[in-house]
Amino acid sequence: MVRTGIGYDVHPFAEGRPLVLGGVTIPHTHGLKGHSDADVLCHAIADAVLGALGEPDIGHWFPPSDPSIEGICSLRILEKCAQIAAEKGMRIENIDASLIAEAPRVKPHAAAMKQHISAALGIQPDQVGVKATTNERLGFVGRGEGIAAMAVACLSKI
Ligand SMILES: Nc1ccn([C@@H]2O[C@H](COP(=O)(O)O)[C@@H](O)[C@H]2O)c(=O)n1
Ligand SMILES: C[C@@]1(CO)OP(=O)(O)OP(=O)(O)OC[C@H]1O
Repeated sequence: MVRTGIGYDVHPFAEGRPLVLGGVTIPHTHGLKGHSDADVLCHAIADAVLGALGEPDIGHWFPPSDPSIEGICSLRILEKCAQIAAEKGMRIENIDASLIAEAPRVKPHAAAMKQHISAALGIQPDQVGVKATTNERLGFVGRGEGIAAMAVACLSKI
């Protein structure tokens, strides 16, 4: 049995925050705003995995109202998703994800992101796709107001 899931997330830029994408801290003028580390890429991947499992979304497992997870590293969220998958007898076959951002350039950091994401999910780096595109200066992403991410996950029965 093979199951697929889809995830999407957006976070606005904010001053004075580190920019964390796929578990990698990237030098940039702004970071992303959030109750967690605001790692928009990990959040989209988490929802894709949870969706494939038929589980409630990230906010169910990590409520924005929970003060104990303020600033949580989103790689820990991916670890939890992998744990839920294993408990349900499901194996993560592959993840594919895209970041939509005018800046910064993602490509130089994609390999490191794949390393961090795959380690958190308990899979190999070549089972994770991390891609990026600009929004051709259109809309909120195009105006540099934030970053969006989308992801799909494919899981199979062990
Ligand atoms: N934040 C980004 C956006 C894009 N890239 C890389 O540039 C290529 C071209 O992007 P277009 O939006 O002009 O199609 C894209 O394929 C990525 O390799 C990037 O690294 N970071
Ligand atoms: C993990 C959480 C926890 O507050 O992170 P946030 O930084 O609030 O990010 P968002 O993608 O808006 O929602 C997911 C939340 O559950």
